[in-house]
Amino acid sequence: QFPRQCATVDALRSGECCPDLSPVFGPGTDRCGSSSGRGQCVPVIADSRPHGPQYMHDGQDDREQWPLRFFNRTCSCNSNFSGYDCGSCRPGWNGAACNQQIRTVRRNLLDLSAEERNNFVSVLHQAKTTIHPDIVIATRRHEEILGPDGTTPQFENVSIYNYFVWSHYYSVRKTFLGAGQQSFGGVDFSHEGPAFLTWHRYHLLQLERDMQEMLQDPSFALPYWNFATGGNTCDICTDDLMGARSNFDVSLISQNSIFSQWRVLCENLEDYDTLGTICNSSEGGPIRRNPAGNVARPMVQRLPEPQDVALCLEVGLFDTPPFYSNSTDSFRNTVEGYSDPSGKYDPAVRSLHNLAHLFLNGTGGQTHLSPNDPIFVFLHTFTDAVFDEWLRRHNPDISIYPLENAPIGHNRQYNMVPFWPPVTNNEMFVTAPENLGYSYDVQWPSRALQVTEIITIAIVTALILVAIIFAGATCIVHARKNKDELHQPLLTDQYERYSDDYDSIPNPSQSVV
Ligand SMILES: O=C(O)c1cc2cc(O)c(O)cc2[nH]1
Repeated sequence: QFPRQCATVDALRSGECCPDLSPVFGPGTDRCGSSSGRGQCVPVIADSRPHGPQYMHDGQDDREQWPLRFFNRTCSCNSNFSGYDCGSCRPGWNGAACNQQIRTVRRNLLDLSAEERNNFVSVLHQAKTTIHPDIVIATRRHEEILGPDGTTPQFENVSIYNYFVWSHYYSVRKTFLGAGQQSFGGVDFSHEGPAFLTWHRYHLLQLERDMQEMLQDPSFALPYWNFATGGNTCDICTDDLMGARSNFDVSLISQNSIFSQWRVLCENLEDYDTLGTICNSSEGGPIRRNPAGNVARPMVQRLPEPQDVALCLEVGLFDTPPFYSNSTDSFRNTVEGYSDPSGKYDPAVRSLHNLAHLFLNGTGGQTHLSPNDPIFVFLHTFTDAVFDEWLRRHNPDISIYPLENAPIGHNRQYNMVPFWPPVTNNEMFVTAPENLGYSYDVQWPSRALQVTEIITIAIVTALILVAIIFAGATCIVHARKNKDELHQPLLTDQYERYSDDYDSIPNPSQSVV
């Protein structure tokens, strides 16, 4: 959420978060790396266009007009420099001067070799256990952020992976309306609206970047899970990847997997909603996962079909009014999984991304907890791959993304909550290889024909065959007729010739004088 340097009474009171990149000449001398031309401290821009009608508690949530409740000045970085102090590079750029272009490749988890799988699992575990070097999380709402005495900022350290978990929780948490009042749950800054795809894209980029820095390896890339197998098993739930099922409890992970030791963040929903507190970095119970095991909902016992991906890629409009979870003919609502795969909204449907979450049936199926299960990362890289393929195929203009009246958090120019420095949805609505420095190594299924299309093709083929047969028959009749007509003059000629000849034969009955 915020850089450690800004979690101070002074920074919070001044509203300015512009850390020194290298304070060699004393504090405040190199804010945003200004001495080396990397950036400068500027006012935060938070778009104020109206959001949709789903949220009616304006003024009561710290996430409105993000991040103005906390800070109104931030670093703005020049050229390819980036980050909270302009000390890093924009995605896709590398090197001391951020002038070397790089392109990483996100691969199918199942294509990793045994050694790559092993490495990857240990790197994830390293992220789960390494304190984030730069970022701390708020554990109280802004109203209480300076603590009971007004001088104790309520922030905590968090591990790199747990920051990923916490950011998702913070974006979906209910709005606290006061002690004794029901918190408002009809708000979600990262789901059920156009920002679903842009928000989750940035969320993954940030984790990938944090892991690259942890490893000092700019080529590190997150793999993906192609969940559209149509099966009823989780093919990545093996001990060399995300962990097999425990033999002792169907909803736990096998002890042969390191993930059986992971503990979950943000479990105490009851406290957050009734006391108005915020999830902190304390961990609770183990990850629960029981793929295909939801006996009460047979619909979520199978994963999406490959055809579902092919179909959703054909939905032409990015999003449609009301830009919510009941939008129809919307690519976003289809890949998110509230519409059937061809785009038609149906309140009973759960498809694609939503279906993959619900199939996991446990920690990974609850929005406030889901990133605690590492499968979340790979489920979302695949969803992002579908988004990128859609952008490549349809090449949409940015004007297709709503500027206003989308649910709160989802307008095009809104800053995504709770990221810092501020980043808008707009900035993630671009093709990844050209603009963000990564691509996917993936084969897309081609679409099978639908019944109506098969019937149309059969009718057209039958008509063509009838036409060919008719034309053939007509030709034969004509040919016969022509043949007959050709024979006729020959006979006449001959007849005439013979008649001439006959005429020339002297008639014996005529007397020759
Ligand atoms: O019920 C759903 O459709 C559903 C559950 C769930 C969990 C999750 O973490 C998501 O990100 C989305 C989601 N949808």
